[in-house]
Amino acid sequence: MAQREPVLSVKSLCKRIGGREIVKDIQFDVFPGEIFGFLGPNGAGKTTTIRMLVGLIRPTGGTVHIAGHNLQRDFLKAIRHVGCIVENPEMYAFLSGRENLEHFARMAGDIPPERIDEVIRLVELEKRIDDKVKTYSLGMRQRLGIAQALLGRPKLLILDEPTNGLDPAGIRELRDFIRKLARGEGIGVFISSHILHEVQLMCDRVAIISRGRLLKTDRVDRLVDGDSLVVEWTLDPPERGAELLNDLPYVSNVERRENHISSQLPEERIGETVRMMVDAGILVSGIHRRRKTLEDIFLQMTEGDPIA
Ligand SMILES: Nc1ncnc2c1ncn2[C@@H]1O[C@H](COP(=O)(O)OP(=O)(O)OP(=O)(O)O)[C@@H](O)[C@H]1O
Repeated sequence: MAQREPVLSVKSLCKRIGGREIVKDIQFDVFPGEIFGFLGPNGAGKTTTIRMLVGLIRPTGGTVHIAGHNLQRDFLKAIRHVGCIVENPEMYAFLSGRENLEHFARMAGDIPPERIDEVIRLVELEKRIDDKVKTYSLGMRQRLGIAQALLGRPKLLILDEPTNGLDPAGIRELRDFIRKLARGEGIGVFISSHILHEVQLMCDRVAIISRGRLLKTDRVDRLVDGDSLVVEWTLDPPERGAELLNDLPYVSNVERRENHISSQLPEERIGETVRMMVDAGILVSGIHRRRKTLEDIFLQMTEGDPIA
């Protein structure tokens, strides 16, 4: 994937508003066919970044290239490759899905009629497309919004919090569908979200931002499949157990929770750690081990900043 030309390339992006740096030196690339998650706690600068990506506000520094075109210099050439849903898609509830798409195609100007049928197929709304939008579920409205965004054959799809308000079944449907869209059509998908579990399941790579700065960009599988596991201990006395864990150089993120102590350590060192506890007279009455989740990594990096 990395050899291909990025469909979105962001370099040293900055935004200063009223003397305050809201976005500081952010960079990342999104490649065709990949789903890229943009994660950050409340007020991290996600919306400001997205607004710059779609040309709604001007950066105070840095560049945005879309499909090779400089967004600031060649706005129209760049923006024609973007489909986006930045807020909830506005649809006419009293019209059918098809009538809505026909309306948006007319407004866009150069959309051939057969493209409307294509996007309906892509978002799998064939069966309901002639029903009025007011009878659609929220998930179907989202898909219709995406169909609209796809009318102009974008190379890049930008979705701001796409799972907002959807129920678990709707979220799963949207996830499967976005994956198909990226894989099948080779579209690069940029998704901002605060639902970490969703991002972990949906995205190939993520950028984590906090206070306007990029903390990390990496593949989701690489982030969550590191050597360490999260181990939750039930120990007696818990204070001494936590102290012992804190003293071990290979153990990190030791935290007292209500009735257990959470920590991260390499799988192969769990056995010797248990032995040390026992030797130190600490009763080990429970060990629960699990893989790290994106949420563990995110909270670690953003030091518990509130999630948006
Ligand atoms: N026009 C503006 N003038 C002053 N401050 C602004 C402006 N726009 C955004 N900010 C500030 O910049 C910071 C980042 O805002 P932004 O909306 O980009 O964050 P976010 O990551 O999208 O958060 P959320 O998920 O809560 O929307 C916030 O502290 C916000 O108050």
